[in-house]
Amino acid sequence: MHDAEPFAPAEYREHLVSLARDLGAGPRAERVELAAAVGRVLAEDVVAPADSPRFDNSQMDGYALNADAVGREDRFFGAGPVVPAGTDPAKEYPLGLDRADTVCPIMTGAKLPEGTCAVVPVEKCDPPEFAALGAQVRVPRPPEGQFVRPAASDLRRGETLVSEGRTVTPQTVGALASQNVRSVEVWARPRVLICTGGEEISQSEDLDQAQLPDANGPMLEALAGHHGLEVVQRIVTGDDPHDLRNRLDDAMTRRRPDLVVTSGGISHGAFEVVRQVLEGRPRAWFGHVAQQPGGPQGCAALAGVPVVALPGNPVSTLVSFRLFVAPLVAQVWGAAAEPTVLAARLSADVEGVPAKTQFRRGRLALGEDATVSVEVVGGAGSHLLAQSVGADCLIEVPPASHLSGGDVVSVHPLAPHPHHEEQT
Ligand SMILES: Nc1nc2c(c(=O)[nH]1)N[C@H]1C(S)=C(S)[C@@H](COP(=O)(O)OP(=O)(O)OC[C@H]3O[C@@H](n4cnc5c(N)ncnc54)[C@H](O)[C@@H]3O)O[C@H]1N2
Ligand code: MOO
Repeated sequence: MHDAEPFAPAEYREHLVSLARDLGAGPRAERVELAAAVGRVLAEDVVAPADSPRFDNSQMDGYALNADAVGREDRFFGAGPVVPAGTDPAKEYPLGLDRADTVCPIMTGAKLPEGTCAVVPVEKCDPPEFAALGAQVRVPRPPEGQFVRPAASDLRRGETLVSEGRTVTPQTVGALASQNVRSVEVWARPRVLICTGGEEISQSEDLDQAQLPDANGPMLEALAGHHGLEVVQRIVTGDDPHDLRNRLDDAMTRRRPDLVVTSGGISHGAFEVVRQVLEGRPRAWFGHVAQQPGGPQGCAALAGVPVVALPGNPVSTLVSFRLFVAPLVAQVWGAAAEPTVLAARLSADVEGVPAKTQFRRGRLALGEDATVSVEVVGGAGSHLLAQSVGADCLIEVPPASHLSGGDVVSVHPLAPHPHHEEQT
């Protein structure tokens, strides 16, 4: 197909998902050590093998009392043997707390003796530090259950600790480690081959007059890492289709990628190397998506693997990776969370363009009234990559719209975990 009716952005997203699925692409689980699991998406529900906490324990350094001691009028007690954290209280208290006139000095986190009804912090007692074995101590009356952390009050054995599809966060790692879980099944990262270039792109530090360094290759590698892909190789091509064809065929055989992402060489120039190599391949499509930037797009199958051919202007590459490749990775391979779309209020007026959805670079802020606002960052042009550096989202501006400050727009956060640095 050649320059057919343009796709709407959402339609093209679906088209790429269908292409990949038709070619047999899909999720694959792999087991990784817990330390390597952060940021990965779980391929299994992890069920708690034990109660959390594993046993009733003390929330304070203090004295444990049984129910009779809690209710007793006389608030003077003898101090029993100490229970440090990590020791079994049954050693010193084989019958549990069986006396109304004795309290058990216990440390934070220590397993409580059987029969504990409450804990009183040591500094509330007299003397306000731990008394020696057998010494007298005055312990005020606590409410029942005070400072007792019951077994399973966080999570019960057999309950789901974390579900398939959730991204492993640092606190997930901590919770899994606390359950002695050492490894987890996650969705494998699809292996991606990245191809950028054009004759004007040089890898040399010494550039000729009309040459440029490769911005898109390193940027795509960074985007890939951010959105759940594993980069297996990068190719920087010139304008010779024969050479690119050979290099792609070689990389497909040797590196066996699950996905190919290219940038540049797809529009109407005389040297559209990517388009020349891919046109005529199965499922090849080159045309337009009704958006700016990122209008020209292409896709195809190469050695049974989906190829997403992004436009070469650097901001077009950035925008189309975020809008098309990131959701593809999430939906087809499950290897990253589906990128979110948020609603935010524009901080100033924005004009759209006719017949195309425009994606402006933007920056989110949380106002004092708790509304999320977004301001446009940099110009609209697709070569303005340096002006995009301060952006953390894309602002969706509908075709032919005249938006005013305060209007609600859809925004597409750029990073999966947006962070907001202090503005200088
Ligand atoms: N006659 C037409 N010309 C163009 C059209 C059109 O519809 N008709 N569309 C324009 C739009 S919009 C875009 S976007 C680009 C897409 O073209 P390509 O994908 O073929 O990209 P290139 O021509 O290869 O490069 C475009 C631009 O980006 C620079 N570039 C490319 N690769 C890199 C890289 N790795 N690092 C840094 N910069 C890169 C390149 O030098 C060009 O300036 O087509 C328009 N033209
Ligand atoms: O679509 Mo192009 O990406 O406007 O520059």
